[in-house]
Amino acid sequence: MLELRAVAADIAGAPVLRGVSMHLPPGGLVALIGRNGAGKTTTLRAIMGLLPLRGGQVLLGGEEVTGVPAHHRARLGVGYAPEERRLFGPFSVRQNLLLPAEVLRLPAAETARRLEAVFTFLPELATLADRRAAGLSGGQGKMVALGRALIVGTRAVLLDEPFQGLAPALAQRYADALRGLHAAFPRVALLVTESNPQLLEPLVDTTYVIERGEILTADAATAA
Ligand SMILES: Nc1ncnc2c1ncn2[C@@H]1O[C@H](COP(=O)(O)OP(=O)(O)OP(=O)(O)O)[C@@H](O)[C@H]1O
Repeated sequence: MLELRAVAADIAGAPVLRGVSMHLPPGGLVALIGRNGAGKTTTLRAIMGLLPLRGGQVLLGGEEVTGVPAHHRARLGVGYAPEERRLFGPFSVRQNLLLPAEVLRLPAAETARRLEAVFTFLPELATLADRRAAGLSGGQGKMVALGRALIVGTRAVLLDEPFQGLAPALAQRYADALRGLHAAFPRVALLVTESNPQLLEPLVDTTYVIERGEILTADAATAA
């Protein structure tokens, strides 16, 4: 579904990604583990087309999208929840969820169908739908960011350190949601970054470890 081939990228003239290759199968749950500064966020930004590559390719569904500008990648069905959630405080939870659908000008019926699927998967969002985003707790905000990524991410969803700062009970709820994602959205490939491997190991099919912009290991737990 999503593939990176020897992706290389620089930031401010310094190499940050040095030949990153990864593969996310449809419906797969893949972890990208690495310390702070290892290159996890940059890898996700490279997939979203948010920084220029020095080399390598990004493929979606077997087609190269390396040259596709960022604002068109979401249209290809890739949802992204950055580490800092970027919700619009004065807007309601529903408006925040619908924002990417509006930007992409999805047909109203399709938008309603996707919103319903997200509410079924994350019922707490239906309960919070009319609340202003500014009044949410950190954990609730993370759930909204996950739901928003799922509205556009019909093929792949990228979550950047979603467990960061979550209290244990909320982290457990979030992990349960990720565990149930495959049943609710069977075709969606999920890529989750994390600095603590223990949080994700029980959930994922494949774990990639990144260090200084290089993939050290790709350990497939159950997948071939
Ligand atoms: N705007 C920037 N200017 C200069 N260097 C940057 C910039 N953004 C990232 N870097 C460097 O790129 C490297 C990778 O950063 P990245 O944010 O991808 O790491 P990360 O694994 O996501 O870490 P974290 O968990 O801290 O977000 C780091 O060494 C960082 O210092």
